[in-house]
Amino acid sequence: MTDKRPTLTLKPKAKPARTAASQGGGKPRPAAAPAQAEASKPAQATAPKPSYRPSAERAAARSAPPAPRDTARLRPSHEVKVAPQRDYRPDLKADSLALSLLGAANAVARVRGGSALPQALSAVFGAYEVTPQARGAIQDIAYRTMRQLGRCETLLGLMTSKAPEPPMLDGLLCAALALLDPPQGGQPPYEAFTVVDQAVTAAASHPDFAHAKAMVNAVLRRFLRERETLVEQALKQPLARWNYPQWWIDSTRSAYPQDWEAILTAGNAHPPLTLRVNRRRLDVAAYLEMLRAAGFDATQVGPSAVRLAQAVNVSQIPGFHEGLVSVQDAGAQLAAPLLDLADGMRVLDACAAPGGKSGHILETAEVELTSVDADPARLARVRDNLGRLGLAATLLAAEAQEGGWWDGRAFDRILADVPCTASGIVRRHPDIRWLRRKSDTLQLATLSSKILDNLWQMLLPNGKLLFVTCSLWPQESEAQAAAFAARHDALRLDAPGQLLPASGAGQDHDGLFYALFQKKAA
Ligand SMILES: C[S@@+](CC[C@H](N)C(=O)[O-])C[C@H]1O[C@@H](n2cnc3c(N)ncnc32)[C@H](O)[C@@H]1O
Repeated sequence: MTDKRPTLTLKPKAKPARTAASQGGGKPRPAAAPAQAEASKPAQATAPKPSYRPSAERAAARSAPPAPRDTARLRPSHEVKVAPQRDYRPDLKADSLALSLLGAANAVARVRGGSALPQALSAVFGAYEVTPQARGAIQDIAYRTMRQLGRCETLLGLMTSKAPEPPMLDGLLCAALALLDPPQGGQPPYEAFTVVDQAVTAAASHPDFAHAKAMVNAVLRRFLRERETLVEQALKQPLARWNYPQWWIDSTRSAYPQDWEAILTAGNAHPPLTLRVNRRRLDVAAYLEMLRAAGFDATQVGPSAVRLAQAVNVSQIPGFHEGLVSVQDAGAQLAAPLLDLADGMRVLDACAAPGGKSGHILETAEVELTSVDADPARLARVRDNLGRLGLAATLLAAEAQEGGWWDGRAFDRILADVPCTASGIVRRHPDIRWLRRKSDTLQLATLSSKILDNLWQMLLPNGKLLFVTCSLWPQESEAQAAAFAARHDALRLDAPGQLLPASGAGQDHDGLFYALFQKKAA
């Protein structure tokens, strides 16, 4: 989505088209429920973190006296670049849609700068010091925008001659368009003219783009007037049609010539909130009863998996804080059973954070578990998650492709849930498609083959290694598994292989890959 548009002016009108949407107005509808489940599992990519100035420093900068005129004279004005005030907290009402739009615009701009959306949102929440309700609204708008970014950018491209600058202004327009133009069949969460009015208020409140408030008004009103023509034109471009970068569409199509459209569509759906029942503490029937008593509608979708009919904040899930359940996709719940665990085994979870599968392993049998992850901050989440479940493992912050951390005692079972492009879990992490580059696939496949080779020497004869990715690309999954089996003369046992993402009454899970290997007896 590199934009090469030269200067920012409004393009001349397309053929005007009157639409029902242009007749809207009136009071705002309530904000959609926050996308809590979406934020519960962060992206695997460790994206570059944005840098901020501490708020005290920002305050000092705001109250600093203006630079003496002489200083300005020393440099021609075109060399003086004003640093964008991304963390500027405008004087907007805490519960206003304008503040939520601005927060979402900020998060979208950070993602475009390389940050993963959960981190971008944390930064925005910290900078704006928003209420929990506003957090929910910002998060909801930001996730909606990520799912429709290709379409919104294409529409903007049709209405302006250059990508709006600074990036937050572009983010604001995309966020507003995402609210005005929900996916097919979707109900707009706010009245159209409220969105326009609040987007203009948001623009006017920010020193970096207050000058563009008339442009924001003009673009959004034009969209409402000419929606039909603009959308029809936009949808001719695959970026707008599918909301993925072209390379992603091409890769999916070449790997799955029959299913690529269904796969791309599944990646744009809202993920369900699926729970794993801690069967050490209670069985699924008892938990379903507990949910019913608390007024929740839910269905069993796997041996330990329960899907809630409505997503809610984790703090509202009955038994969550007490460790009766964890949030985990139904497909991810296949790992622990495939490991064929028994009490007393030594087990390694080599890429463990945030600890979903570590928790499931410990719920399944009395094993001695070592959980390794390269990212110490993410490893802390394993400790927290196991703590909530009342379970414990040895936690090591280390690189799984290296051996320095290993005490030399071989393992009965190894889980290698390796870092990958995460192309199978885009419905939970709609930012991933915009953050990834095509070359990441090869780089990550190279790293995971090093990890697998290193772990194999740590496995006992007859021991089993389960290789897992949440990728859809064969280079990271089946091709990798086949090459590994050949390199090590490993037995390949029964496992699901590539699970394509599915959503529906019967099956509803992310896209994951499973290959199970056994080491031959010595
Ligand atoms: C797919 S996630 C693991 C999810 C986890 N198994 C679960 O179920 O919650 C991959 C993890 O690998 C970690 N990672 C990335 N590179 C690594 C490396 N070289 N060695 C060990 N862990 C690594 C990432 O920090 C990330 O937490």
